[in-house]
Amino acid sequence: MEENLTPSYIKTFDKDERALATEDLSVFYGGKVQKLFDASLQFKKNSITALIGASGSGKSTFLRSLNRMNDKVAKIDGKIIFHGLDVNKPDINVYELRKNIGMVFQRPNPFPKSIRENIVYALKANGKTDKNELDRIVEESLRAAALWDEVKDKLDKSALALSGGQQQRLCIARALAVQPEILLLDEPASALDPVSTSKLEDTLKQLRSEYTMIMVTHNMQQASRISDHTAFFHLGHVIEYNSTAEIFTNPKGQLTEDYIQGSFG
Ligand SMILES: Nc1ncnc2c1ncn2[C@@H]1O[C@H](COP(=O)(O)OP(=O)(O)OP(=O)(O)O)[C@@H](O)[C@H]1O
Repeated sequence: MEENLTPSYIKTFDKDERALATEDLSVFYGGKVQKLFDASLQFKKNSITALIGASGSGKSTFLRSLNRMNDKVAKIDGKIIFHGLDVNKPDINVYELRKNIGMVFQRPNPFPKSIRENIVYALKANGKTDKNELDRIVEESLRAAALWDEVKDKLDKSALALSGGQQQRLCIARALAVQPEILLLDEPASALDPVSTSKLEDTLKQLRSEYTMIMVTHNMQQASRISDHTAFFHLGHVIEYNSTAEIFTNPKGQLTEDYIQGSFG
């Protein structure tokens, strides 16, 4: 089958509406094998954007490049514009960048430490030692991640004793503790049961008022339930990017339509 990989529609936003944007982002694993082709996407502030597409279509490759997680395994060409700066430049401090653009992974990965320590670890490493301030951040982060009520009486117990869903919300709280502007989420609910997934989705919806989120998901229902915008990836190309309602009810490209209707992937 001859495939038309030309984008069918790519939504744009005014400069002051954008939290982050890529321009012609391309990723070459091992320096040579190209797996992402000229992705130019603008992400709207205080919104959830879902990245969808079949397995191997480049969603994680794109997501991980946004906060320079692919630096060691790939060559990344193109621009990543954050606050008017190209943060894909070599002289950017990636540790500072990751404070602003946090990441939550597919499998919950709390440190084998107490719930409290999971949250204050990075803050202490950054020189914050005031106990009252740390306590305040622990509470605020856990409240924002909708976990406070479930753990407030056992903050010094091991994080590993929490359920998978609670661990994932703890990972979100941990990411929020350093006050990022953007959260990248790589299939954050794929290891969770339906009840935990639903709680996690509620949490993400609540966080939208303060954060911009970009989320890889395989779950079409999840994308349509919680995201404002959706980008469809195919063979390393962004084929279509639009409001989630348009993508799901009125896709402009045939490939998008086929994918949404479940013909492949
Ligand atoms: N570290 C790596 N080194 C080499 N190739 C890689 C690496 N990571 C991903 N790839 C390749 O890049 C392509 C895109 O993979 P990627 O994980 O981005 O896809 P995806 O759309 O996120 O898939 P999935 O939904 O299965 O996670 C695949 O061919 C994959 O094998």
